[in-house]
Amino acid sequence: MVVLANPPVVDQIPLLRSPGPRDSFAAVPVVDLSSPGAARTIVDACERFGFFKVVNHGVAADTMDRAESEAVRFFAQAQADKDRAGPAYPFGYGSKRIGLNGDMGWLEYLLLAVDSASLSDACTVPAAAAFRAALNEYIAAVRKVAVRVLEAMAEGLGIAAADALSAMVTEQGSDQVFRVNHYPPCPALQGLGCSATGFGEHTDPQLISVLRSNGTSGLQIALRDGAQWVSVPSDRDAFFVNVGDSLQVLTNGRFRSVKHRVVTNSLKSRVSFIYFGGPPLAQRIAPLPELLGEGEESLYREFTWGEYKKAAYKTRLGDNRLAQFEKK
Ligand SMILES: C=C1C[C@]23C[C@@]1(O)CC[C@H]2[C@@]12CC[C@H](O)[C@@](C)(C(=O)O1)[C@H]2[C@@H]3C(=O)O
Ligand SMILES: O=C(O)CCC(=O)C(=O)O
Ligand SMILES: [Fe+2]
Repeated sequence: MVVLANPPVVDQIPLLRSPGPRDSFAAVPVVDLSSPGAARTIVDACERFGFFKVVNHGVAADTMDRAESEAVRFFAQAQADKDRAGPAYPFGYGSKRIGLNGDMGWLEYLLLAVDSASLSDACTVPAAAAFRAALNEYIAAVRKVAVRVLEAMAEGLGIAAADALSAMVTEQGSDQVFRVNHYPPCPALQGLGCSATGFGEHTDPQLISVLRSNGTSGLQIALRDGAQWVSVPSDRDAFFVNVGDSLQVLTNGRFRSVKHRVVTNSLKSRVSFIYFGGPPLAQRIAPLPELLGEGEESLYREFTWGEYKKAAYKTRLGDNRLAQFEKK
């Protein structure tokens, strides 16, 4: 058997089978956020897939376009200039290395801290005023979408307090992160039947993640049994919402955090923005009492978001981070 080595440009980056037309997830649940039925559709999608698409969200196309074009301008800079905005940890510019434990992907990114509804002042990257202003406008808007979605989840779950979930990401000290990912095209793999891994498979640790990308495809999700990967058709006018590990625990497993990954395109670059809604470090992450049936016990040992985050940063991207908190 002949084993082919990775082409040198993608050395160290895991390769994936290129998605074919049959892998497309045409049935992605679509939530019309302006419709009275949104809460029910969201709960159904979270139970079935931990993933859905949001339309009629009210965010102006201009807000998204401005942030996107500023991001494109940032990533078009010379490598030395971008490197000056690094390192990525705790916050800043990073390239190819994801996290601190050896994961690699065909991307570059900005990892940014959010305080209340805008970039944290302590996060001095990006420095350009126009980029910061565009990101702040976008972050304020996407955070409102996250809050509306979390309120709809509470309503759909029959929780009396409308803000039972949303307050966790809006209260003082909430741990919100914003990420701008840029996946350059990878022409070296064109026609080889494989693609470079842009962002390896993982679940997001927070409550929810709200994603928007330019029109380049690449996002894939694992269907509930984890056996099948499907490509999510891109839609630059919509947001895509992932259930995160913390929301899985808050609902005692009723909602499942969705495993997802990004596969690079051989010809087009992908730019994505992801808002990660996390609670304050001291927030206890345990099933909401109203969601526990009579005699039903939590499937998880108790922990705070701070404890979970600390443990998560010791794991590799593809690890099952919740496993160590499951009751045996
Ligand atoms: C390998 C890792 C990268 C990550 C921290 C971790 O150790 C495990 C979780 C990863 C993740 C996935 C969702 C978000 O992109 C992220 C910012 C997060 O909160 O958890 C990343 C972390 C990262 O890139 O630092
Ligand atoms: O860039 C994307 O489209 C998704 C990336 C992702 O899943 C993440 O940053 O956690
Ligand atoms: Fe993710």
